Amino acid sequence: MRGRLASLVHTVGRTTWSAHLQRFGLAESADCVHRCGVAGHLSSVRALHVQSFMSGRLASLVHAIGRTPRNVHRQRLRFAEYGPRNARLEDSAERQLQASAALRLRACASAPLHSELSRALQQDYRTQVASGWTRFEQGLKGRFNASRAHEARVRRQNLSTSRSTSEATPTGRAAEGPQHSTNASTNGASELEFRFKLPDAVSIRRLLRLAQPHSRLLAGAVATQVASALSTMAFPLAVGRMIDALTAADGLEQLRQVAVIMAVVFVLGAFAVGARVLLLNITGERVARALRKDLFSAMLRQDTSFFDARSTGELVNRLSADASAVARTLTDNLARSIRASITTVSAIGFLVYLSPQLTTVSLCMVPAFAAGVALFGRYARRLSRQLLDALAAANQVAAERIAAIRTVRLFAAEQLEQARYDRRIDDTYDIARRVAVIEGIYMGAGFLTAQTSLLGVLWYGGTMVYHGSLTVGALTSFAMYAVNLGVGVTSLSSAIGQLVRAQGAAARIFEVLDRDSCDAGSTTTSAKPDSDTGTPAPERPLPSGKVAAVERSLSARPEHPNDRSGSAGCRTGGIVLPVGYAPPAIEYDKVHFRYPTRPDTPILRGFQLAIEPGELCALVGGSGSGKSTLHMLLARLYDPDHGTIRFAGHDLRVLDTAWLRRQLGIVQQEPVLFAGTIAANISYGRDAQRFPAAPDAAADRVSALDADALRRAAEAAAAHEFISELPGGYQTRIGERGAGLSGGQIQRIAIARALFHEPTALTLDECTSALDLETELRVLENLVRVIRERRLTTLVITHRVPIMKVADRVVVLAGGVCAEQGSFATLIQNPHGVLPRMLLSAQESLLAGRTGASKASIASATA
Ligand SMILES: Nc1ncnc2c1ncn2[C@@H]1O[C@H](COP(=O)(O)OP(=O)(O)OP(=O)(O)O)[C@@H](O)[C@H]1O
Repeated sequence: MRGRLASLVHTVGRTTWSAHLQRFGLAESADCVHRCGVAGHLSSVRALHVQSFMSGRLASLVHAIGRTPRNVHRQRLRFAEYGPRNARLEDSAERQLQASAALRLRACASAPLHSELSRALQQDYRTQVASGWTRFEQGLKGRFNASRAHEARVRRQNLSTSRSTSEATPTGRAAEGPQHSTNASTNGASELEFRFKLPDAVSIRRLLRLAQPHSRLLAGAVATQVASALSTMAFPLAVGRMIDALTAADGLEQLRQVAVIMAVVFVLGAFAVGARVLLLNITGERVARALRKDLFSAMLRQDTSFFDARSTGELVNRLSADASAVARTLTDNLARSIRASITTVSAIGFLVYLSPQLTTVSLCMVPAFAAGVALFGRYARRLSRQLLDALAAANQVAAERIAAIRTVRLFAAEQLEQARYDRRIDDTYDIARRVAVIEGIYMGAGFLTAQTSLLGVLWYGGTMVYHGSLTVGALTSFAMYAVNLGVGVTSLSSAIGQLVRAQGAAARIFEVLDRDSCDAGSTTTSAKPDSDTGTPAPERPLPSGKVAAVERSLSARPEHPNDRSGSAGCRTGGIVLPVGYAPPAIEYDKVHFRYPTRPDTPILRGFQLAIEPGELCALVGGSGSGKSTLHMLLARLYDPDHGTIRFAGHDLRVLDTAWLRRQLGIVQQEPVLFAGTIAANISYGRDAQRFPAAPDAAADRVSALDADALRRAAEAAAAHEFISELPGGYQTRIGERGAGLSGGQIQRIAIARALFHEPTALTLDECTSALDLETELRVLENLVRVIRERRLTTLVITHRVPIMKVADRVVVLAGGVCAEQGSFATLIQNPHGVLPRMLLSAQESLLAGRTGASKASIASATA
């Protein structure tokens, strides 16, 4: 079985497969999997069926997601666990497949499974067919308890499924979620189907809904469009009348009357055209603005793992190109469609009015043309999606390389990067060329259809004129309306083509908009601050009843809370402690953690640590041991898989996350500064609370208000001196990511930024690694003074002996657990301890002159 799974993974060539399989425990379950039949439906839904395979330990079925036609060539198969994991499945499907797909699971009751488990499955399966999915899951849970660990996982999954089912139903998201249906075939082989409506099936109605808030403007634009189209459509009739007037007795009078009427119609038409253009442009810009704001807001709300899995370039592309494409569709294309529809319908009306017989002849080409439109629509939509993907990939390369231009130059990699970008752009061009070819064929075919139809009109109409059943004027009008009809149909089909193409862009936007926001920090219940006075918003504690309910719900957490199947990160509101609460204790209680993007690599395996209020704790450990991860977990950038982290005695998950983050003075390992003044950078975050409506102007106002606080924070971080020496002092502007400052200066500003907010706890992640020893000692001295004075509970991640020495306690992290802890003096004296070994090996590296010896280890060894 392992071999088969391995070959499956190999075939698909996707790490996700192995990740799913690993998570599912398949690789380890030598005794359990009996048969895995994989059959691709390569024609329509491309669903991959995993037919009836079982596991005593798995306690669930495995299913596979179908490939969609558009993704067949990429072999984008997905393999996911059955039922309870459908939220994750849906997520990966949304992100990866991005197309309409049907997902099927076939658990054949007749499959020759020889174990007790197979009978259990069949029984349960029948139960499911008879009484619904939920009971089936419960039945599975009850029966497959061979492995305790797995049973626990299944129970959580089931709870999360039932919860998400009950919670999600009223929302639009849920409407697009997996829908379960059961079919029982008469031959006893029951079949269960999941259907997924994936975001690329963005309906035209949903697109139009984006314009709903601007419906008055749009209605005005539509009205003026109708007026301008009608004014144009009056022209052929007038021409026919004028020609026939030439042979009438009162011909000159008729000619004059028609000319005057047409002049008035044209003037009105001109006004209508001007108003239409104005209204459409404004509507388009408003739609784009709203879309971008919503999209950016949705991005900011996403959980951290969302950004782990996506590139900046790709996301920025959605904000710019995709949003523009959708907005253009809703305005330009909509207007064109309306105009073309009016032209087409009224042209047909006039044609019928002039000669029903001739109309029949001229319309006989329409069915062929309609078929062409349908074919083109399908193909264009697929290509459009590919084009956008290719462009996003090219943008990603460009954005990343430009941001890291110094690194590119230092490695003399300009040519390499140029080649890389060229390749991406060439890919884009290849797809664009296919679009051009197909559009060319389409437009050419349209032209041929229109011209042939016109020729038929002239030939048949000429015959009618010859026999006296039609006047010359009527034939002229007819021919002009036939041309209008051709133009209308071509324009309509082209507008439809654009519309379906924009569906591709819309799918990428809705993917983010529809995705559950999972960052708890975005869901604070704090009231909005007063943007005029700058008074911070009062924070509202959560009612105790709600807290209890939240805490109860936490016991039913899913296996991996950072996935969308989890709900811990999505909870709204939370506890806010009253101002002036006692220094907080921080506690890690049996914390297990794996990154969502690497679910098979455990980082923490039951880490336990209690930091007393006001205690200074130094966290030490080898590179990659998970120190920064602990720091991120405390700030709830991720949630633990198992175990609890408490702040001031409260589980982080019941605290308001935005409030929690404001209590923590956080300095990251590689702090990021923004382009702007130093003052704005130090006071970053506070601006947002006080002046959310005008963040740029706010920076100056805040810095003027808090000049003292700025200075105090900078002094504590030993940054005041160098800031004062800069030409603009605190108002000196720095570039993106702190360009214009040294690494050590950036670190000191980051420390000042953490202290400026007067936190009650500090988490510092190697915050002095870029400083020389003298400056480091000065920063350390200041920091320790502040920590002691303010009784800040502090977790400082470090490799530096001076910091370990002043810390109340040193904690050594190894193998995902707390390997040892105690004062530096105690730990260093233990000849078998981990800490002395670590320091010794750092010293040996230094003495051996190993290239890997870091500045940190040098410092440690020499101190
Ligand atoms: N976003 C992420 N996705 C997946 N894996 C990650 C992610 N961030 C870190 N890791 C992995 O988690 C492990 C722990 O990383 P972490 O940054 O916590 O280590 P660390 O102890 O702080 O190391 P260092 O001292 O080198 O900074 C590493 O193996 C790393 O590769």
